[in-house]
Amino acid sequence: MTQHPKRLGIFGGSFDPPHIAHLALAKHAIAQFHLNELRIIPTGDAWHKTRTLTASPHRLAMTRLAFAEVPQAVVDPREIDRQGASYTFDTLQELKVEQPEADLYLFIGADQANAFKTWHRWQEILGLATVVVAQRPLDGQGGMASQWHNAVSPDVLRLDMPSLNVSATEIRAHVAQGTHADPKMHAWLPAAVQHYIEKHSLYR
Ligand SMILES: Nc1ncnc2c1ncn2[C@@H]1O[C@H](COP(=O)(O)OP(=O)(O)OP(=O)(O)O)[C@@H](O)[C@H]1O
Ligand SMILES: O=C(O)c1ccc[n+]([C@@H]2O[C@H](COP(=O)([O-])O)[C@@H](O)[C@H]2O)c1
Repeated sequence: MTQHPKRLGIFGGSFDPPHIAHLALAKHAIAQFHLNELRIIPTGDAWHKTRTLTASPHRLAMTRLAFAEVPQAVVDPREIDRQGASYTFDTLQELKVEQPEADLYLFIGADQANAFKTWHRWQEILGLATVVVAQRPLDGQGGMASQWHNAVSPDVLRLDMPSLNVSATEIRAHVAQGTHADPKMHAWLPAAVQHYIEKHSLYR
């Protein structure tokens, strides 16, 4: 009997905090690409962001809580543990060495697809993994969402999922304004993550 290669997904993010669109993306990725495993990789040092991220132990803890309900999701702290800027290229190269037989699928949102050509060694990333893009609402961070496809590479695939108008930026702003009891917060955040944010007084 022929063995099919393992299908290993990679989904990285600041996860500051992880929200329901991240969960939706993960679930659709697993279902649509028949993934055996999806590595959820919180960014260590986000060289591409001007904002200082929340301390990594908090983001890691929230990421673990958020994805606990997804059996194929494995939270992988390698970028937090690594010194220096978090480059996806390094992560993919490490995973390829660790699992040479696996087919790698990298999942990103449309905002990152639009910025993909600024990524460190982006052309080599296309050789290491199949890049799959999830749409984001046009009025949000995924502006120019339609441009990414041909702009990056014709090999880039699309993830079919409903476009969800939620962002960590908006969630942090809501908490900072003291509107964390807003019903929207329940819709945007997994309950365990919302409790964690309240318990540790994050984003005040
Ligand atoms: N609503 C969404 N729909 C589709 N993809 C999303 C959505 N929110 C985030 N993503 C994708 O998930 C990955 C991780 O995102 P990240 O943790 O930066 O969340 P974010 O909501 O974009 O955060 P921030 O507002 O702080 O920039 C990125 O590839 C991003 O494009
Ligand atoms: O490797 C890069 O140069 C690079 C540049 C921008 C973003 N990324 C990765 O893309 C993922 C999503 O980024 P973000 O900012 O939307 O959370 C996360 O894993 C980042 O480390 C990676």
